[in-house]
Amino acid sequence: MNRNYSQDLVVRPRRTRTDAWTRRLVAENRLSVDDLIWPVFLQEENGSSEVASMPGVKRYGPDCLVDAIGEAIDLDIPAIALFPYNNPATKTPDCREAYNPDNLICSATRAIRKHYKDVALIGDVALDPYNSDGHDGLLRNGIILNDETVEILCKQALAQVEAGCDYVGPSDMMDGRIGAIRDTLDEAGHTYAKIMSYTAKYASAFYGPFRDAVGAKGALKGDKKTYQMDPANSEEALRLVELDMQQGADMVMVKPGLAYLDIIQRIKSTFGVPTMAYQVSGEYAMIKAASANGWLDHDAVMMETLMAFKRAGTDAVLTYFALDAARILK
Ligand SMILES: NCc1[nH]cc(CCC(=O)O)c1CC(=O)O
Repeated sequence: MNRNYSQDLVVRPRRTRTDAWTRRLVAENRLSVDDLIWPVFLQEENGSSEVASMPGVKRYGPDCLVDAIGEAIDLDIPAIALFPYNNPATKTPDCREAYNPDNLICSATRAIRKHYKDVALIGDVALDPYNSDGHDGLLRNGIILNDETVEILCKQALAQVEAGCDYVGPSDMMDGRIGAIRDTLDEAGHTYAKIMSYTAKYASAFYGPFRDAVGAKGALKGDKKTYQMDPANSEEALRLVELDMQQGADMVMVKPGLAYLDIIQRIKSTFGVPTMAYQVSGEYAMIKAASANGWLDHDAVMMETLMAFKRAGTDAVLTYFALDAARILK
């Protein structure tokens, strides 16, 4: 049969794109405020301070934290991840501030809990903001000590949960920490405290602005390649998901986000487990810088990237854009 396809098109894919209502009917993915986790930086001093490399992101002191959280709750954001900017004087090689029950995360958690019950609080579990050498684990003679670090992470996680965190988010990439933290929490009776594991966290150059935000940049000697993943690998990410799930992780995280959408998709299609993505500081900074120059449309690019996470199979996105996106979605 001879058909002239240009004049006799039966199937016209553009028919379902002709108008906004049809596009709405056939949209395969939807983004909602339920998909957003807002990362919040804490500081000891009252007031707030700007993070130069992350325009629009602030560190909040005790006197303005509760109001900032209130804003997120008014926008119906379901979860907040807490990260501390610690004064250099509190940083030591043994990282003892990490499990001080009055450290920034624990006191912020208690303060927020006094005012708000219905928002998930996620404590960040890793040693870098407390470590005088800026690493996520204890360092001895240039070596990161895995098992000794895990012992401290357990104490840190327990302190956060006892202060009122609903979730702990181990972002340190030590081996075996998920099982050890699960045991510690269970033994203390916190059977329902959840673990959002940073399972596939890559040794990425996209974290630069975050290290400014938590004041870890100056301190860090060397790189994190002996514990964070090699960007060349994806099979390894699947093995790590399997291990973390066996050890009791409730959800897994891929980090950074946009450059690792293939990892998200593989994890989701292989395991079907709750899969989170972290749109990290460098991803945020790139969009901010380009739109400040008038080179990109800020809101359009922001929403397009968030939709890309959904399309790849993400259940929720930890993003510095959470409030901006929630305002648009409302
Ligand atoms: N525990 C470290 C940690 N937790 C979150 C981020 C990065 C987040 C971001 O870039 O937004 C990092 C950076 C690092 O590994 O150095």
